[in-house]
Amino acid sequence: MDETQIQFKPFIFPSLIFLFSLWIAIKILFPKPNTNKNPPPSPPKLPIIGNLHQLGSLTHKNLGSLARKHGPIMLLHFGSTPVLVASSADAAREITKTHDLIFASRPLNKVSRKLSYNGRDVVFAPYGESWRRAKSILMLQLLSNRRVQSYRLIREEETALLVKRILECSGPVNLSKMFSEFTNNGICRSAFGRKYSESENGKKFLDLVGEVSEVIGAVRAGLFVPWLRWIDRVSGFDEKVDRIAREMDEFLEGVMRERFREGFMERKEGDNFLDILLEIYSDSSGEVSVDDRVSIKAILLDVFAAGTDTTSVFLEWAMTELIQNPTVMQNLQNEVREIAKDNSNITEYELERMHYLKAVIKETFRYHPPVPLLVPRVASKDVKIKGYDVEAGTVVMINAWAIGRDVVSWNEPEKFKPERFLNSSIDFKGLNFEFVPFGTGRRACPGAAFAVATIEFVLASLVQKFDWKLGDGGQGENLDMSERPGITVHRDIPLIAVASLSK
Ligand code: HEM
Repeated sequence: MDETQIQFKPFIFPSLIFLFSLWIAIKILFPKPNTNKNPPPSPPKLPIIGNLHQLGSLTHKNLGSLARKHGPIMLLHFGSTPVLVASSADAAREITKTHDLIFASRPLNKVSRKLSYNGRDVVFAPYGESWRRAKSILMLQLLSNRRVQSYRLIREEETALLVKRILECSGPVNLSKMFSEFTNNGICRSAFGRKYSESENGKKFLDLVGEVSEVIGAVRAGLFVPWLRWIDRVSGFDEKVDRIAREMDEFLEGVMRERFREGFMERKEGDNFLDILLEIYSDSSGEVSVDDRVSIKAILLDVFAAGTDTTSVFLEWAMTELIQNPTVMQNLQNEVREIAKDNSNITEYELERMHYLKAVIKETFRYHPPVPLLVPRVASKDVKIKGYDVEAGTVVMINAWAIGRDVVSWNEPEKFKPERFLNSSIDFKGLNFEFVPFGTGRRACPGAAFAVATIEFVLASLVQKFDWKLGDGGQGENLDMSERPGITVHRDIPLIAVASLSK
């Protein structure tokens, strides 16, 4: 997801001065009784904007620095919204295990509301019956282990196409761009049974998916300071969100109508998300009610918004680390080439035996969690966390990036060392709270197995077939490692590398 911006324009400052004076007057005239007996430690905040000025653009890093000063449980204020930030394995355990039910809902704002069909999806749905049904469809029907296996052909064909495109490049390869197209095409085929990237309409859809991520990730002053909401109207932001929601809906409706015309009941392919969903929601005559069509569209939108960027960001960082650490690359190539030889289609059985590959993947997830602050949750009632009082309505952020680099849990956390995961049972399945790239508890990611199956296959293929070096002839250790702000954290500049066929 792209730019995270707080859009302060010059003409806001007179209003801020007025609001500041008003705030002081209210504080003096109506002092609020301190009902919070033992609030978590808080960094000092400013009137009106609270701690917003301390977030910077790379929020996970700045929150990590604040946590080193104020502790693994901190209470911040984003404007008027209280936000609890958890930065240790212990704190994450208490929130997502001990009190999982209290933190089972997400905060909905006007953007997530519009782009989730008013919380009818899974990612933003409030905890309740509708979320439970949609999530169990995702877990049991669309993304179960059996289903993930059945998408193997798509993984193989799309990886073969990626390899072919790399072979066709005589010079440097823009891996960031290729990974983005690769994951979009893979998800498109799993979701709709076909690729839309070739048609005009399909290209527009892929742009829309990018725009969804961008507007959901945009941290704006109006999001947290109710008085500044007018900025979103004046700047055209609200209009942009309305357009994205409308165009996305038109595209998904169009795909569904196409499937009805083709007679989805008669088709026996049935292994794509849309056909499975139509089968679940249709009545005996093959009709799907307007209400159920909304549920289908909301789930499909989630799959694209949550599944594409996350996977391509991961691949970008994994290849970055491999190119930057030649010894790790060499170890991985030795393992893959020894097990798979020059077999052009690496088998599941071979992947199972590639322990160093699995360690490289885990280490990349620890070092570069694609969604460093997970997806926020909200406290549904007052609760004590590590002895501190947390009030109902407090938003909760779990800093997976800081947890993955916490010296309490990790030895030499600032080093990229896949070996730490060899002979270790630590996994990202939600039981090890020091390692939570997919979240934990009932709101954890249902797409982990789907994503990891793709990642293992494509990474193994890329290091089996090619030797890699930097595009500009530079050394790996000089590689620019800057991050681009957003809810998923990309490299700031694309990864450009040169591939040569392995001997
Ligand atoms: C490398 C790839 C991925 C990463 C790192 C990732 C990460 C995450 C994270 C951190 C969350 C929030 C968890 C929490 O709040 O505790 C999440 C939720 C979610 N993810 Fe993923 N994800 C990935 C791939 C996918 C894929 C491929 C899909 C679907 C095809 C998917 C669908 C979802 C959904 C639907 C949710 C919301 C779950 C809920 O709120 O109950 N994700 N993901």
